[in-house]
Amino acid sequence: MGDLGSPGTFNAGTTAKGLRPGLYAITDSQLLPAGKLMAAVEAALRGGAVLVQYRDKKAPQPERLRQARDLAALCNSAGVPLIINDDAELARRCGAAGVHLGQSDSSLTEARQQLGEHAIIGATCHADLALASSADRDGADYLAFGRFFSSNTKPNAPAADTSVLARARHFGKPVTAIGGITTDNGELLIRAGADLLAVVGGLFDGDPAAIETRARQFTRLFAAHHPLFSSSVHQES
Ligand SMILES: Cc1ncc(COP(=O)(O)OP(=O)(O)O)c(N)n1
Ligand SMILES: Cc1nc(C(=O)O)sc1CCOP(=O)(O)O
Ligand SMILES: [Mg+2]
Repeated sequence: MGDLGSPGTFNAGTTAKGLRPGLYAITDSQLLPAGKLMAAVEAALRGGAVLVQYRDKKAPQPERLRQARDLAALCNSAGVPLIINDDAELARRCGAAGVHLGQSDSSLTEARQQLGEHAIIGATCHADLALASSADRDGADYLAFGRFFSSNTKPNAPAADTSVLARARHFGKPVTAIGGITTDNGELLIRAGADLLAVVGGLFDGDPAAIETRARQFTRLFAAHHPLFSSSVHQES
């Protein structure tokens, strides 16, 4: 593994805004219809997810608000930040910890004004360090790179090479990997420099009874391969 202690490493466990290395669980309304959402996220949290994103492009606004509020309460009681995809106003209204913004979403500076200095704002950077540099300057709290593998969730996301992860470390902000990540290929990304593995299908697709186990497997990958990982989650099972 590269020297993750060199410039740029965020001080995991004690870093500002509660960001820690580990599994970043992202919901999907196709895989997790309304009635299944809370139980699925509870299972991911039991398995050690350190960050949760509510991502729903389909539900009408009142339902999105209801679900986001429920998730905010759940994540709050678990001590895990909830991030809302795309929508800073929804993040504000539901009491989430922050928002994730892509290149076609509203600006980071606008979101910062809406949510305040304590909010966690994440930015999609694809495989482009110039985008990362600009997001860094605009105050992003973590930088997301991908897609690393083929993805059923977002098949047309631009492809990324793992080398971008090590190069992104000099920003000194949590480096997030996304796109087709599974318990089988996650180790490669952690070793390449990822602090967070953002996962939809590799966590929530398939048997709902296995979500906690899959989350725990991701958590174990961090315990084994990320130098700054620390966890209060029990590792048995
Ligand atoms: C952690 C994380 N990384 C990247 C994305 C993708 O954001 P975006 O490019 O805006 O695409 P959509 O998710 O909105 O389809 C993300 N959501 N989370
Ligand atoms: C939402 C998203 N953004 C991507 C990017 O590359 O920016 S890839 C992606 C899909 C992530 O879902 P899965 O884990 O099922 O592949
Ligand atoms: Mg978006």
